[in-house]
Amino acid sequence: MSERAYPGEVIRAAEVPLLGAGAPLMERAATALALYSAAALRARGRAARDRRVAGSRVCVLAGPGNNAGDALFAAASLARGGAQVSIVLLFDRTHDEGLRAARRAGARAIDLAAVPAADALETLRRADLVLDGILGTGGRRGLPAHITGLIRDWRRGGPTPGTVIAVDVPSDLDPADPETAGERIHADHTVTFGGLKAELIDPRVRRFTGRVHVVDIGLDLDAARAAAEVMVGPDLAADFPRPRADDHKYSRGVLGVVAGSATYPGAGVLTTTSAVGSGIGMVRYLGAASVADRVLTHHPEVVTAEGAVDALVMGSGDPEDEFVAPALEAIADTDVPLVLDAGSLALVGDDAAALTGRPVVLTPHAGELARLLSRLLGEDVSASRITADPLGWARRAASRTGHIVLLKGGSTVIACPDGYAVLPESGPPSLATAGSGDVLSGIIGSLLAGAHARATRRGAEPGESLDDRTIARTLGLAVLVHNAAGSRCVNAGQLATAVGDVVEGLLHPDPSASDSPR
Ligand SMILES: NC(=O)C1=CN([C@@H]2O[C@H](COP(=O)(O)OP(=O)(O)OC[C@H]3O[C@@H](n4cnc5c(N)ncnc54)[C@H](O)[C@@H]3O)[C@@H](O)[C@H]2O)[C@@H](O)CC1
Ligand SMILES: [K+]
Repeated sequence: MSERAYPGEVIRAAEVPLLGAGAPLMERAATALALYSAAALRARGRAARDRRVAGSRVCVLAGPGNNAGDALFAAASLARGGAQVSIVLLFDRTHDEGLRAARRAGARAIDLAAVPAADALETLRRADLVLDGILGTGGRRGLPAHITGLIRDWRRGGPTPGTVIAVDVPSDLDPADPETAGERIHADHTVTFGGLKAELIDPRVRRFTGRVHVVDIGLDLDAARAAAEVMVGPDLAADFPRPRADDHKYSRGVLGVVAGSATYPGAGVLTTTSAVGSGIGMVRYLGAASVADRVLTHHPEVVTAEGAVDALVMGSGDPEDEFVAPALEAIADTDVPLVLDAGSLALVGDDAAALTGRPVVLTPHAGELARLLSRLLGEDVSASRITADPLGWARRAASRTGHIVLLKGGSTVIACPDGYAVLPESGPPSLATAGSGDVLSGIIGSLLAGAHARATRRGAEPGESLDDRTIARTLGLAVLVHNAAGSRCVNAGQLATAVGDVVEGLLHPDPSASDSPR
């Protein structure tokens, strides 16, 4: 399920009162780390007899602080289970209690200052499992040269043969410095304690973290201080909005769509197809008459008359200005959310009155964001720079424009003007096809219209206000619907239809698939 990410200092601060009360936080962390380590060792063995902790070789890279403590206590447990544990002491000090526990359990320690570096290197190379306990949340950037040299030599020639687990965080994580990537820990797994650290969610650090596992050690974290939320497929079943028994079409939300043009009529069909498939009260198609005919052929339930809407989505397929302007005019005195895609991104920065006093969502891909930011910042921002750091640029764009930015790509990211981010898990690569973005904007529009209708018509129910975080989370759900539909199709026409199939499954789950007692 979704996981909130917190700045490291928020997690550290939450530990303080518990430590004061004597809570065994390190014991909990080390116990979980030992379990993940044992599972990683078992997963390595090809033959059944090899899938054991006993006899496997474990190497701990031990730093000077509590991060090493976690690693050493976990290693002690593995040693008690029969693993051959070696500890490479990288500093003139380490976590003494952890070191004593590991030694008592039979681990041997190698002091990097006292033995040739080649010995440490050999130990690393022969290990089935390496625990990176060099630095944790107390780490500053930049490791001493003797340590970066050891890591570089160990990694030279490609991926390391042993499984690497980073304890809490990969030590000295620095995504912004590709030059020194070869001198950094590249973990297969990161086992992080207390809460997901915000630095671990940046798409750029994936190659250093590997798969991230969050271990609950009983911290009481304040959700309001989260920096981001990572959303995964199962969130859909849990959080996709369902109609209530007293709902009617208006209370479920009305979406206005201005998409498609004489040049690109298909975008109008794709956007409305995914919009009606997303479980909404009504879709009003407000674009060109020639497109409207095609839309109605596919979806007789779409309304082409003007009228009130709960959200307006516009821009896919470059709709003509003669349809954009009146649609904006019609929402001028409302606070309904506005979604700007493709051609309508040109409205941003124009001081257009319709863009103030309401939530505005921008849905560019990297090329579109590059054009937008180059224009707004007055510097040349290339699409490749954006692709290299999607979260950083989405945050920058949100802060600069004051709008919520959903940056589409292999790792779609959503950023709010205050920096809060939502990161839905990546979808299938088959989503990279013409018209895919049009389908996404229909889903987004639908879900936002529903959210606005609920917020305004049901009064101030808890969690129903349409603040930036709620909108960002709604966008995250839209991306998850898009992902789920993407895994059933090979082109955007199928994709748009598959949205309806996915949502049908959410609204009318197969009772025979339920495991509830009958
Ligand atoms: N506080 C707690 O009770 C808990 C802490 N835990 C673990 O403890 C970690 C934090 O422990 P610490 O605060 O001791 O921090 P670290 O283990 O990151 O180590 C901090 C020490 O490393 C030195 N140092 C930092 N950056 C350096 C650098 N670039 N080069 C050389 N030396 C450097 C610092 O001077 C300090 O002595 C967490 O990441 C987690 O692994 C967990 O056991 C959970 C509970
Ligand atoms: K670490």
